[in-house]
Amino acid sequence: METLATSSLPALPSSLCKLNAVKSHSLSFRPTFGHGDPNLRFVSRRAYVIRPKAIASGEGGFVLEDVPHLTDFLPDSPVYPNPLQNSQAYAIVKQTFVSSEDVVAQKIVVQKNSQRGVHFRRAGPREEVYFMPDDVKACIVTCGGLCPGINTVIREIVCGLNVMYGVNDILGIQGGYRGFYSKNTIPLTPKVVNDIHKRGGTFLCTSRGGHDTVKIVDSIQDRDINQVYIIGGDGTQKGAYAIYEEIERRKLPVAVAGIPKTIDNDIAVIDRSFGFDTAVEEAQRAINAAHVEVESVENGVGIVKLMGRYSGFIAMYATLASRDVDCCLIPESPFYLEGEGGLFEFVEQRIKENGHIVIVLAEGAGQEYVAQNMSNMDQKDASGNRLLLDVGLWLSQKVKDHFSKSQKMGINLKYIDPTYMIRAIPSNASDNVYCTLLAHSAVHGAMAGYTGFTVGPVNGKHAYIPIARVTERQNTVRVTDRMWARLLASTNQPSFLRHKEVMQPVDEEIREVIDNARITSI
Ligand SMILES: Nc1ncnc2c1ncn2[C@@H]1O[C@H](COP(=O)(O)OP(=O)(O)O)[C@@H](O)[C@H]1O
Ligand SMILES: O=P(O)(O)OC[C@H]1O[C@](O)(COP(=O)(O)O)[C@@H](O)[C@@H]1O
Ligand SMILES: [Mg+2]
Repeated sequence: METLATSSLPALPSSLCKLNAVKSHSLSFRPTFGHGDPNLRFVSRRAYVIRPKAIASGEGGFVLEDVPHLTDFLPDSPVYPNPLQNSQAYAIVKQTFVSSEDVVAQKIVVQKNSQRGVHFRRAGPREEVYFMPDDVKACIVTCGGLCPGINTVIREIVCGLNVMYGVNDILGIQGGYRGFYSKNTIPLTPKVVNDIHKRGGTFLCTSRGGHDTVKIVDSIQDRDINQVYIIGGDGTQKGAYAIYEEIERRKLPVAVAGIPKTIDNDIAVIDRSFGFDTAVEEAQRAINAAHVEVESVENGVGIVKLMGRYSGFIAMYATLASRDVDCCLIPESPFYLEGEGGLFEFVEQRIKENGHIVIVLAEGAGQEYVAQNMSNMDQKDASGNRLLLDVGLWLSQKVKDHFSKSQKMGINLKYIDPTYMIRAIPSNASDNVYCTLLAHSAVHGAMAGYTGFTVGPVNGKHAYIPIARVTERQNTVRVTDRMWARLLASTNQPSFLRHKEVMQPVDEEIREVIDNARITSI
């Protein structure tokens, strides 16, 4: 196969922005730090946890937050025509390849005079690739907690590489990051992975901790791996960035692609994480069970605990979907138990009105309260994540104690903890389709020579996002947004904002709202 002459690549339309091609592979927006087109201006972002990537701005406040490319540190990398142009499946597509000028806007609600704001490269197949299919040796690893759909992503990376690009050499790294240096690999073929999307969990197994950048990159180098697909949450993506940096330092022709995974939906920038839809659907079964139980007894109190370490998305969406929930408690919205406007008062009132109450609780809610009664607040898991105290058991006990002490009414309390059941199931149809798109986007990106990137939908369009952007903060429910207001309107629960006992909330913004609420109530 012949290499493409870079001069044959299309010119940048000046209408879009004034950034010119400055690299040998001619990607039109690609900037070089410190030199290049005088119209190029670099914007330094506020403190990243990890090194900031290329950011370039153009006309009308246009900002491109670009992802690294192999040619950034290997400028003479050979380039080849994309084999997809001969693919039967893609033959019918009007525009098989994504143009290097295609970008995805982060902000889509705009006003007439709005600045254009931040954009990311649109994901998808490129006209040129930086790997010959026969030369590709890919590997896949899964890290962190489980989530419905991991197996679908694994399957679709393998099938995408094989069917679309003719790649045959794909390895599965077993047991998370530590598997790079402590376990044997397993060869992955379309046949091996054919049925795995029907199973929950991860076919490759997973782990927390064990990220040793040097050992991992040594293993990548020793095995001649040149494409690394890393499926995992925020911790995993930080690890992926460290691997990319070490690879760049050693100047290895290796592309690193991150596929964001978390059941908590706490990954920033992307619309939602895969498996979340499935989790919300499965949570309905637990909520239904709680509702059936409490409806069938006198003064029934149902408490359902759902996952959500720092963000209450599963609890919020499961509550909104169900309509059987009377109260939803999440880490982002502080609550209190005793006194006027407190949870106990609300429980009593709902039981009097309806004969029962169902409370949905995210595992990270009210941790400060639980900590007052328990001593192991500072324990961490192998990845350094704080181990949570069981707020479900704590709340159940508190509610029981309150009603037995006050002797106002006898209650029948049922506590349901379906947390692991919800994340251990296979993904539903919509998540399966989503996982397929993520996997294919990752494959196209790596084949096109992009590296150190995460894939994901931004306003419905899949994009290549700098890893730093998805790890700089966690996505949390904004109690100042309309979605939380919709939930409050649906459950008619107290907002718990006007009380001196509310403990320090996680978010500064929420603190402000509470302070304002107190001032206006005085
Ligand atoms: N800051 C970090 N730098 C490098 N690796 C990390 C970092 N944080 C977590 N990891 C690694 O990423 C993997 C998964 O992290 P974890 O927090 O358990 O799950 P998740 O990726 O789902 O958030 C673990 O192997 C952990 O060692
Ligand atoms: O018991 P484990 O496997 O450590 O997982 C518990 C945690 O994993 C999660 O499901 C999500 O974790 P990650 O996204 O970090 O993988 C949390 O909701 C939960 O607190
Ligand atoms: Mg995490």
